[in-house]
Amino acid sequence: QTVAPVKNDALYQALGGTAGLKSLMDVFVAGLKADARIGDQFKDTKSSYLSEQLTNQVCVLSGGPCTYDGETMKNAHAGLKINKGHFNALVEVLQVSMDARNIPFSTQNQLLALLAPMHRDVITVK
Ligand code: HEM
Repeated sequence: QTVAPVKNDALYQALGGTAGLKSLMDVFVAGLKADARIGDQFKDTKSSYLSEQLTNQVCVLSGGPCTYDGETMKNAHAGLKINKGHFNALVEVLQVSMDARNIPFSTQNQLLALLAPMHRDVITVK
C-alpha cells in the first residue's frame, strides 16, 4: 500500500492559491516588461505564456497541486546573459508586485527564500 505524504501547502494558501498566484504573476510579468533595467530582455516574451509558467512553477514550489512542465532554470536562461544586477532587478519587481497584491511581508520572504537559490542557474555572466 502506498501512503501519500502529507503535503504542507501553507505558503501556497498564503499566496492565494492558484488564482492568487495567477493574479500575482500577471502583475509581475507586466512589471518586468515595463522595467527600465530588464524590460528589454522580455520584449519578445508572450506575457500570458510566462505568467502561466511562473504560476505553475511557484504553485509547485509552494506546495500547491500543480504541475510545472516548463524548461529547467538552467535551460530557460542559458544564453540570455543575465548578471547579478538583472537578477536583483527581477527580485525587486517581484517585491513591488507582491506589495501591490497585499501579500504579507513574511509570506513574501518565504517565496523569495525559495527563489533565491535559483541564482546559480539563472546568472550566467559577471
Ligand atoms: C528566481 C529567478 C527567476 C525565475 C524563478 C525565473 C523563471 C522563469 C520561468 C519559469 C521561465 C519559463 C521557462 C519556460 O519557457 O519553460 C523563464 C523564462 C525566461 N526568463 Fe526567467 N526566471 C528568473 C530570473 C530571470 C531573470 C533575472 C531574467 C532576466 C532579467 C529572466 C529572463 C527570462 C526570459 C527572457 C525568459 C524567456 C521568456 C520567453 O519565453 O519569452 N529570468 N524564467
